[in-house]
Amino acid sequence: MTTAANLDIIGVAKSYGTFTALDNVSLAIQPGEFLTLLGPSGSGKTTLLMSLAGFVRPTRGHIVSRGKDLAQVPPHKRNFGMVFQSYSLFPHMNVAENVAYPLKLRKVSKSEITERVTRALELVQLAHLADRPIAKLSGGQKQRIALARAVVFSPDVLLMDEPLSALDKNLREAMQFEIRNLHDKLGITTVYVTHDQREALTMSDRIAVLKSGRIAQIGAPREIYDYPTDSFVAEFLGESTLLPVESRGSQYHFAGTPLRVEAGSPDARFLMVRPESSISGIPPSATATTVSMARSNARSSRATRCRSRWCWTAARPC
Ligand SMILES: Nc1ncnc2c1ncn2[C@@H]1O[C@H](COP(=O)(O)OP(=O)(O)OP(=O)(O)O)[C@@H](O)[C@H]1O
Repeated sequence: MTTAANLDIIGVAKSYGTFTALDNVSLAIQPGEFLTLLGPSGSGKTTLLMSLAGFVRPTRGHIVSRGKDLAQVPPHKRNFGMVFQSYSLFPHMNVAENVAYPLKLRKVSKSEITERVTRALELVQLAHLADRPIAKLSGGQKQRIALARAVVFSPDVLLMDEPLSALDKNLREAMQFEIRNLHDKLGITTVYVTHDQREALTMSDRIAVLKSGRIAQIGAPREIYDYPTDSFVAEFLGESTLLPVESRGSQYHFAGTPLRVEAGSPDARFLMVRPESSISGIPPSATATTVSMARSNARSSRATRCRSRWCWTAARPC
C-alpha cells in the first residue's frame, strides 16, 4: 500500500483569450485530505480540477505532487483516479470489465486483476453484479462502479467532478456517506467538486470556496460556516441574515448599541445570524458561536436576507 500523496497548487492561473478562469490560485492539499472545491457556476471549479488531472494546461503556475512538478506529466501518467457526473463507463463492457480496465492498461497480471476487481466491487457493495451489463444498472449503481474503477489501481489522488448531481436527493445523501466512508477506508487524497453547500459541509475535511476564479476562503466546514471572511462566503454557505454594523476601533455597534463579539476583524461590516442561531433580541449579547462578523463585499448595506428565524430591519423584528 502506498502512502497518500500531497498536492500543491502554486499560483495557478488559466486564461481563455482575455477571460481569466483561474486567477493566481494557491492551495496545499494534505496527504489523505478530503478537500472540496465549492463555488457558484462559472467560478472555476472544473477548470482547477481539470488542471490537476492534466486535461487543462495552466497559463501560469505549478502543480506539484510528491515533490514533482506535473507540468510535463500527461493525464494517464499522473496516477489520478477520476469520477465524473456522467459516469463515463464503457457501455459495451460489463461491470467487472469496466473496473478491470485501468488495471489492463497498467498490464497487471490476470490473477491480480481478478483479485483487485473483486475487492473494489466489494468496497462499493456490488460484487454480486460483476457480470451485469452497464445498461442494466441504476444511476446509483453506475456511480458506484465508476468509483470502484477510479480506486481499483490505488491512485495517488482521487478527483471527483460533481459525481452525485445526476442522482435524486435520497440517493445522493446516501452516496455522500458512502464516498466519505470509502475515502476514510482507503485514505486517498481526494479533491471533490460541487456547487452544493450541504454536500461540501457534510463530506469535507476542508472546503475551498471559489469566486470568479479566486479562492474566497479556505477552511474546515465549521470554520467557514461560522466565520466567513466576507458576505459572499456567508451567503453562499447557507441561509444567513447579514446585519450592517459600525466598527469603532475594536468595538462594534448595531443600531447604536454596542455588541459583545468574541471574534471579528477590524474591517468587519456585518453581523451574521444563521437560522439556527439562538439570539433572542437586539442587542444580541453575542458570542462567536452564535454570530460572526463578515467583511463587506455585499450588494447592500442592509440585512440582505429575511429567511432566518430572526430577521431585523431597522432594529425591529419582522
Ligand atoms: N474552453 C473554454 N473556453 C473559454 N472559456 C471557458 C472554457 N472552459 C471554461 N471556460 C470559462 O471559464 C469559467 C470557469 O468555468 P468552469 O467550468 O471551471 O466553472 P465551474 O465553477 O466548474 O462551473 P459549473 O459549476 O457551471 O460547472 C466559466 O466562465 C467558463 O465559461
